[in-house]
Amino acid sequence: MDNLPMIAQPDALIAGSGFHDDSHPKQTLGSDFDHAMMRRCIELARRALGRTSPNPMVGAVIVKDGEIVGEGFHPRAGEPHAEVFALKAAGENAGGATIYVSLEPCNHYGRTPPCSEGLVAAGVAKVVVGTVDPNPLVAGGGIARLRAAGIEVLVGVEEQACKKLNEGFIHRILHHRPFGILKYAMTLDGKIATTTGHSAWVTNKDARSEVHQLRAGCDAVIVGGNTIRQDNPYLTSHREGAHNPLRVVMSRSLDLPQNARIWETAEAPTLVFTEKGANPDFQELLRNLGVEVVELTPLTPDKVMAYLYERGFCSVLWECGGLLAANAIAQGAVQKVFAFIAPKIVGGAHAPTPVGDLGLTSMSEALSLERVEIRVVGSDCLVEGYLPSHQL
Ligand SMILES: Nc1nc(O)c(N)c(N[C@@H]2O[C@H](COP(=O)(O)O)[C@@H](O)[C@H]2O)n1
Ligand SMILES: [Zn+2]
Repeated sequence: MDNLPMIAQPDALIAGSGFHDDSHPKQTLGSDFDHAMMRRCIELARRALGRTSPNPMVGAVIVKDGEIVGEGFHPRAGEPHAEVFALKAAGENAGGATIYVSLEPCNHYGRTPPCSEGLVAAGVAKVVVGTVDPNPLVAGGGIARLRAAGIEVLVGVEEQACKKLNEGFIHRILHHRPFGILKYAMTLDGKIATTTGHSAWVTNKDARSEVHQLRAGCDAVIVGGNTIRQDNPYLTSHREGAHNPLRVVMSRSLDLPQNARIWETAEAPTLVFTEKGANPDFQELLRNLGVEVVELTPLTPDKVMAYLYERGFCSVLWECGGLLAANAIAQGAVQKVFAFIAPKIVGGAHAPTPVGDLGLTSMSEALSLERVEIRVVGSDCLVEGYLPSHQL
């Protein structure tokens, strides 16, 4: 757990950083080469996908006379930052070079010393930054320190892509909760299962592979008891060498099958949230299997998100049924939606739908997703977008 003070808005500190500032059209910053190098930083950063929380994913590239002389990425919290690895790889070549880094260099002593000082000491001539670090311990201070040392600093190259890379980290810092993603797969007539609850499979294998990738990038995946009873899922990322999220089950009654796949914890850990005093025998059985059991009363999505924030989590994937999804949305625990739509029709007035009652009566109250992207995945369609209250 980290204890970070409330954030001051970085755009108030860094004029022209573009952070949360949509009031004027942004100019394209930097050359094509600068953009290519920043995209390389993002590629490097993603090598640590799912493994850096509570820290961000960061990549760095050092260029001298048009050639890459050093690269690095941040592997996990407690280990050196991306800039340190890149400086080490560049050695003497760092003097007079340009360093590209997807997040503003830090300027504080945390688990590691300030990268700003390391860059000054190495004698770099220019620093190209993807986006400002919203962490109040940094928040423009790294950039100011570099400029004060006479280093040229360019801020905002591939800014949107750099922010998207760390939308979990940014949300965590700004809102003191993990970033919530609701993922569901439904038929063309809006059902997530048949009337009997059968749901394997709504989508094609390409879409399922996309979900596995999504899990690999999240710190936790949350389901309710019904999903365990009906689908008996693994909830792993099913990829050799990839990160597996913590598998979280929310169950008030703890009326769950003893032989569910999720209690097998050799591949990935499992945490069950329940209410005080629920089914003590089953709690003991789970603990004996190596499953963590935590009592939270009343058991709500927000309490779970607050708990996971304290554990240092940046991003959480809701893969639950409609009732829990509606509660999570109502309590502000969802910022982004991944909806897979399969060209199938199952019918059934009582077949389950992805989101339960939100208490809306007029279409004008509908939650209209923003920054929507639509893709074809195999034979299915993926709609990705942000709930209206979310800003990047
Ligand atoms: N620019 C940059 N590069 C990295 O590789 C990073 N991990 C960060 N992280 C920032 O520093 C904070 C963590 O510091 P410690 O690892 O504890 O020393 C993190 O909250 C980010 O603000 N930045
Ligand atoms: Zn640093």
